Amino acid sequence: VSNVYPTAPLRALDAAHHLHPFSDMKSLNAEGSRVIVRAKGCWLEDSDGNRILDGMAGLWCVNVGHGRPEIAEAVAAQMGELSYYNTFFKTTHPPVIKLAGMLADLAPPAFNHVFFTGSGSESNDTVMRMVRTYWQTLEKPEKTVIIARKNAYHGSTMAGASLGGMAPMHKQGGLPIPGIHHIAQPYWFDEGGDLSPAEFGLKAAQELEAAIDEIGEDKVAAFIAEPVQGAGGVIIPPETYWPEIARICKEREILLVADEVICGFGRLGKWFGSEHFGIEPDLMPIAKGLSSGYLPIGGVMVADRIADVLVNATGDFNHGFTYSGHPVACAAAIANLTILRDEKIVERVADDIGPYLQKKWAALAGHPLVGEARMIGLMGALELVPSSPARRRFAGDAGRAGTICRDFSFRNGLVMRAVRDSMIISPPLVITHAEADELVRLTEKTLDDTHAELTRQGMM
Ligand SMILES: Cc1ncc(COP(=O)(O)O)c(CNc2cccc(C(=O)O)c2)c1O
Repeated sequence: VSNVYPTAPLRALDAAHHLHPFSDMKSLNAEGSRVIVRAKGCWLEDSDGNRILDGMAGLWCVNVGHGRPEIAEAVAAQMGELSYYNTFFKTTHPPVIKLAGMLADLAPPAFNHVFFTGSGSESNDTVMRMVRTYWQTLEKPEKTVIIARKNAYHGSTMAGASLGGMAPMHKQGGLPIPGIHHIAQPYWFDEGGDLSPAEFGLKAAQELEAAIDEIGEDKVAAFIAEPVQGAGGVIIPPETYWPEIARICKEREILLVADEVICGFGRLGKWFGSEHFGIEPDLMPIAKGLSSGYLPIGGVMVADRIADVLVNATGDFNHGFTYSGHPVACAAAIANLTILRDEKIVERVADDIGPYLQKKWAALAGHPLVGEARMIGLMGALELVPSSPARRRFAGDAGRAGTICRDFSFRNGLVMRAVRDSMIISPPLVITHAEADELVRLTEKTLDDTHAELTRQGMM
């Protein structure tokens, strides 16, 4: 018999003692948090027994679906053999060695080394110190500036949040830290104006060239970007964007960092999102789908031309974490990657379930509330507008429609993420055709409920 979790007392204790991430605690405590008690495949169950379709795979991370026993068994076995030892001071252990080898096999040929961390934020902090150390080793210590994008998300540590381009985060804590410069994001729906997507893609990319010239190539260390911005709202760049970025990085002596924390491990139908766009990065921060969220683990994939310098010339790279390469987290990641590989889940996103859901998702553009429906691999967005198909936003505070829609979604038994007035999905990669149909049905119902409510409130 599974445990019984009484909602009210749990909510009260949560409100009394637990500070949640990215939350307005006063309003959360007034409303009461939703207690998720178990999950299997694509489905969550809360303490009231409601089954909820996890359209967000947790936080973009549960790629193999919830509750795979193979991962739990691998974790229990490792926990019983070596529950912790570190990889500092000339020690290592079998799980971290095996995982590093698996990642080298699965990554593009140029990537044969990985530095392990405990999260995506720590991976981007590592990236910042790695690229600066690389240039220092090459006697170019002036090359320290990192260029990133507005509305990007690279984590919540001082460096991660500073590399990210989210103003509400920068306002808290005096961010960004020095040495980071943000350029435009390739968000055609909001910022493309009268330009075609192709023209806008080039324009957004050429801001990188302008920034390098403004700062001085001898001061710029790297450019960091998500192949597709996730938390920023599934910003799928126009076709012309990445080839132009790649050209600029090749012509100018700066490193290219592709943040694969969301786009990696099958989210776009390839092992790494960079491969979908033909990008050849120098570094790839990873986390999330690496372990499908079963245990916290992240890392940085390092291309040979960087690794060669770090290994053979830098000497001590004075950086790392207690849990870098944690043996039990590595065991979870190994079991997770084995499932992804052996069940051909990545190929199925590219060839089967991705196209299947993309087609149904695109049809949602016919809804009066939807200004644009876009999806790549298994991450999609709907732009909510007052008069479809105009690219015009709701009057009043941005995000109100999105919040109303997100609440209806949960009430209808589907988790969608609201980013301002866009609705996001990023389901487990193992979602079946039937579950994809159900996801679309629940989305349509949610859009209808939202449309009725916004009309009632005079917002339509
Ligand atoms: C591209 C990218 N890079 C780095 C991070 C940071 O990873 P950690 O959280 O493990 O430190 C992320 C994380 N992305 C993330 C994390 C939490 C919430 C949401 C959301 O969309 O609500 C997105 C991310 O999406």
